[in-house]
Amino acid sequence: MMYDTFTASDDPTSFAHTSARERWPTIITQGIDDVHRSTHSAKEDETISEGKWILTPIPDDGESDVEAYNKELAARGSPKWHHVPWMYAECYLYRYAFVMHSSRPAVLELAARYRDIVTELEAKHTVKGPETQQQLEEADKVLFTEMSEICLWGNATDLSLLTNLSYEDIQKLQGSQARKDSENNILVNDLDKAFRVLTTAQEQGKKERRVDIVLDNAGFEMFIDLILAGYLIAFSLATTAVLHPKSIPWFVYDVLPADFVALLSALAAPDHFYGDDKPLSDTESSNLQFLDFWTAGGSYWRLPKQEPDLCEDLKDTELVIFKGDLNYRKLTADAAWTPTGPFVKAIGQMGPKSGIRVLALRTCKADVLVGLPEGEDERTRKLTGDEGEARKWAWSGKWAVVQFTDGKA
Ligand SMILES: O=P(O)(O)OC[C@H]1O[C@](O)(CO)[C@@H](O)[C@@H]1O
Repeated sequence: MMYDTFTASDDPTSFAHTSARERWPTIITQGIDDVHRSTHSAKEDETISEGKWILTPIPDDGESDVEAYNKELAARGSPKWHHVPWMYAECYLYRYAFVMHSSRPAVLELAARYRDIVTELEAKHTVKGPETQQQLEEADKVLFTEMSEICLWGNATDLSLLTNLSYEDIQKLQGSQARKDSENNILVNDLDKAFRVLTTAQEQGKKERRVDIVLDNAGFEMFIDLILAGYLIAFSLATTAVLHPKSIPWFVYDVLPADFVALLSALAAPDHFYGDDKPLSDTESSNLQFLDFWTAGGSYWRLPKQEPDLCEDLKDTELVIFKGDLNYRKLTADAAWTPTGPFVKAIGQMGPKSGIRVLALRTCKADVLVGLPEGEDERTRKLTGDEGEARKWAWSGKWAVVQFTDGKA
């Protein structure tokens, strides 16, 4: 298949293997359990048998992407789970789960707990300090870094990795002290480069300056993503933010368009996101675009061929921010790259001369990794006691990479 990297889940040292053997059955079983408990009418045997799917064609649920999935599956020749690329198998899993209307955990309520982040943002507006232009720029950069890092670590707590999460757990993982402590865990940090392209466009007096965010999870993370979008507009680093949610439930609890409505009604005063003059409902400064491309079975290397309109559209934007682990896997084609290999190469069609600027905000929760400084993998292995072949430290969401490529340069 186009740009397959042939990383399947049959390597016992990979997280792909652990996922296929241990995590997927748990996720599916929990999904079945949810369906069973919520419908009551389902017969247990029938429900359990649904959990034993192998890769069979996805039933036609009237959606436009079924044909592409099934065509690709047919071309792979009725494969077993361990014999297809991990990425395809996992995308297929969630797409199939959508047919079954598996229930997703309702995590939106978490968002309401994080108003203090908005308060923090408002406080920054009033902080006295910078006197010279240079100090002002430095202060702006610090704020941009802080906002982006909050956004990055918002992705660390993955409900597909951690179950029974309490508010206290999340505070510990995502609170501001935790974020400061975690700065050393960002192994590559290109935020200054991303800041530079945004301020350059601003200095050039460009009227339309768009930033796109390819979203990841709902709940806390989406709340933080909206704050980032609002901050970029409020501080004139962008004039428009385009947000890309998924069109089907995906990787447990990725953002769906309906999540926005639910989140906004969960907040007492949604205008606080953007300040009174830039309300969230201002569709001129922020809007949603959802496309099947984000939930297709392949990598983003397929973008120019598979979704040429989207590809062209992304060239019109100053910066495309990709949130989270799966987006990173898709950017890098989920290949077994050398960890010190260049990010610009690993993102293939979105790399040099693509016309697209990519910023990946990724907490590491899978095998693929690129762009590490020489010796960093070894150092982190030592630090975390990873003695075996597997790079287990990169599976936990405790380490991160922030990587940028300027495809317009
Ligand atoms: O929500 P995120 O950050 O994209 O995480 C999804 C990732 O979680 C996993 O399901 C487990 O780490 C990966 O297979 C997948 O890439």
